[in-house]
Order: sequence, then structure tokens, then C-alpha cells
Amino acid sequence: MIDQGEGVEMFGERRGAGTATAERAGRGPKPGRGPEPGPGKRPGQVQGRVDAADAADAADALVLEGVGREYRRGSVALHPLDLTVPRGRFLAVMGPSGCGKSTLLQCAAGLDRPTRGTVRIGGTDLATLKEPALTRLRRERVGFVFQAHNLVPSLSVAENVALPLLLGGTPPDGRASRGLAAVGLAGRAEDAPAELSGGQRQRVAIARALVTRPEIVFADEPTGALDYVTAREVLALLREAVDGQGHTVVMVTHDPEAAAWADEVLFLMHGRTVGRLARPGPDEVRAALVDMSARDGERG
Ligand SMILES: Nc1ncnc2c1ncn2[C@@H]1O[C@H](COP(=O)(O)OP(=O)(O)OP(=O)(O)O)[C@@H](O)[C@H]1O
Repeated sequence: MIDQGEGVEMFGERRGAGTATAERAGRGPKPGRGPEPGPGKRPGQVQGRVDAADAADAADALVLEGVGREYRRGSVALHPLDLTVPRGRFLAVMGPSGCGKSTLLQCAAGLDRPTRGTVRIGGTDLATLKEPALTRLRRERVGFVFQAHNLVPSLSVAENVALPLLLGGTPPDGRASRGLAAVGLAGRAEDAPAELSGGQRQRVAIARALVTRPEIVFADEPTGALDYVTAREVLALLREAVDGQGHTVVMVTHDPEAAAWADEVLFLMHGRTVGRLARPGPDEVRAALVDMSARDGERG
């Protein structure tokens, strides 16, 4: 059974209608996660990054207020929802095909304009930005990891990682090399993407997504094309990006195993938030999905 929650704030800094069952039970972390935060720290909070915070850093990574998306009149892909993702958190978004996961991600990432509501990334209201500024925000303040890694085949691995910096006119200054080392590919910098395995390419895509130190990383089915072991490696990197480097990740996934790496799982159905779970294990995620479908079936 999962709790209902329309106004969704991770870990309930502003608790809405529902608080996750697992959270109430005070259950600890799952094995296989990254390191736990120390005493007095919020999950995923990294002290160094917080100490270095400037005024902009004080804002939540992502705030959605009443965000909805209608494609045609009467065809609502996303009913108005509220969602806050503080910095340094890892949120997974799940739900059956067509429930609005990609629509939510695209609106939140500034890839699509919602038909109502407000999206703020690091305090910036995306509706106030014209296309060039929005493009710049996506390039400099947002990281993307897709199922298809979207590496440029004619560029080397290192050049692919450096690309977001180069496009913004910023010299990489060793950041691409450090990013590649962080994903365990320091020795492959000069290779072409075609010379890497699928999992290695996805690791390059993660290094590229993090190279600008974005305020938020959106990952759409990042492990969808990977086998179990390789998927775990990729998820461990995303987890480490949050726990070790203070990044914020929002990941759409169909896979309960993948969702269980997140700090919180948000469940959508028919374009609405129908529940959330804090730090669930894969079996709890599976059970929640079954419960959701059963309740939906009862409603007919
Ligand atoms: N460009 C579009 N024009 C019209 N309807 C759309 C468009 N994109 C999505 N939709 C509709 O919006 C709803 C939500 O789609 P969305 O792609 O967000 O779902 P999803 O949960 O990501 O699905 P999946 O898991 O299959 O990728 C669906 O009913 C879909 O048909």
C-alpha cells in the first residue's frame, strides 16, 4: 500500500496528505546504496557543497507548482501537480506506460512548456526565459542522461564529455578528464564511442551530464538498454553523484530495482501523483505498482 500525496515534497519538509509508509516505520537504508549521511545531515547532503553555497544555491533544485500539460483540448497528459526536489536528492518517477512520466520530465527539464503552472530550476522560473536563455539553462544548469546515450560518434570520449563546456565557450580545464576518471574510464579518453560497450557509453553520458556541475540531472530510463550488472554500475554512479558530489537526480524508470536506488519514488497514474515511498526496496516498489494497478482496476 502506498500513501497518496498530491503536494509532493521530498522527505516531507512540507508534509502533504501522505507520508511514506516506509519512512513512518523508520526503516533504514537498503544494502547496495551509497554511504549514509552522517549525524545531523539530511540524506544526500554534502557538507562541502553546502558550505560553498551562495544565495542561488539556497534554492531547491527543482520546484513544480501546479504544473500540468494538455496536448489537445481535453487530452490531459499531466494533471496539475506540485513537486519539490531539494538539492542533493535522488528521486525516481515510476508508473505504467502512458501515465505521464516523460511529460513530467520534459516539462521539469525545460524541454517542453507546460500548459499550466510554474517550473523553477535553482530558483529560475523557466516561463520567464525566451528560447535562447532556456537553451543556455539546459546546457549549463541541467544534465541529461537518456536510454540512448546520444554520444557524438565522430568525437572522442573526452571530447564528448567536454562538449557541454565547449558549446558554452568554457575551456574544459581538466574537467572532462576528471569526469572520466570519476566514472572509471580515465584510460579511454581518446577512444571513439563505438569502441566502448553499452555500459561504458552510458558512463560517458553520465560524465558528460555532470561536467558542468548542473543544478539537476534528469535521467530517462538510463538503464533501459543495459543488463542487470551493468545497470547496477550505472545506478551506483548516479547514487555516488548524489551522495559523494551533492548532485540532484530525477530519474524516470520502469524498473523497481533501479527505483530502489533513489531516496524517494514518486508514482504516477493517468497523469496524477498517486503515491510516494521513501527509500523503498525493490520488493516494496513492486508491491506498490501491483497495488496501484489493483486499485485502478477496481475503479474500472
Ligand atoms: N506530443 C504528444 N502529443 C499528444 N499526446 C501526447 C504527446 N506526448 C505524449 N502524449 C500523451 O500523453 C500521455 C503521457 O505520455 P508520456 O509519454 O508522458 O507517458 P510515459 O509514462 O512516459 O509513457 P512510457 O512509459 O510509455 O514512455 C499519453 O497518453 C501520451 O499518448
